[in-house]
Amino acid sequence: MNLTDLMTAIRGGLVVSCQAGPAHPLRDTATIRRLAEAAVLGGATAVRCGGVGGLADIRAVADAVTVPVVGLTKRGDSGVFITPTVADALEVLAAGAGVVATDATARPRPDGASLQDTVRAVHDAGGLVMADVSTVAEGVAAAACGADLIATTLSGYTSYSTQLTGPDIALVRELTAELPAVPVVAEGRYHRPEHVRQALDAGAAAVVVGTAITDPAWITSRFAEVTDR
Ligand SMILES: CC(=O)N[C@H](C=O)[C@@H](O)[C@H](O)[C@H](O)COP(=O)(O)O
Repeated sequence: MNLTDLMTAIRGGLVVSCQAGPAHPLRDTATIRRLAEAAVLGGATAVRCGGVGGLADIRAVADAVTVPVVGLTKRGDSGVFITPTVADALEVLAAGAGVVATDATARPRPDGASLQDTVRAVHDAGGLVMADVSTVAEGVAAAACGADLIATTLSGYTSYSTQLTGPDIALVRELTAELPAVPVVAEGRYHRPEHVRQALDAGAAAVVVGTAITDPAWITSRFAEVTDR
């Protein structure tokens, strides 16, 4: 997939992250595939998937939808855990994703490769890279390494980044100002349609929403918390 085609498909649109954690009742590849199909029916311009469901989820979703697929694997939940190695990135592509999401912080990667090595390997294999960052400096560095898109995914998930309960729209604004030529994707804690609109108005090329669309346990808890029980 090339960046022009990807941006034609997703610019200004919603990307739905279809993932479920290891102990979640929806942690089942066939269920994730149906979630992705439902998201596309509702207007998702792309699907982000994989995570703990790994390559099986990516394969199932890529077979089921015609929109672009952003794939990732997860190894653990601390340090560099989103598609951390070059081998992981190439497996994500081989599973059917056109875009590989990978941790693009400056922290050491488990295979000792640099982000630049990882980007080059994905490009050589015909894929694109979505760089998951937590700060402006990481986004600028990732763009310099050749990442195709910069996503705010890790804001609040590194010890040194801004810790917010809601989305980090300021980071979207700062990244788009620093990197006018690189698509910036807003991601992380977008829980309301107004947040999505605010991110697009702040310059985001697209917005990823996960939990608020695909986790009925989380959605239920939002209703339950205003009840008397
Ligand atoms: C930090 C991390 O591991 N983020 C993951 C990245 O793929 C997913 O667990 C998130 O659900 C995704 O980023 C979408 O965010 P939210 O579910 O908040 O809309």
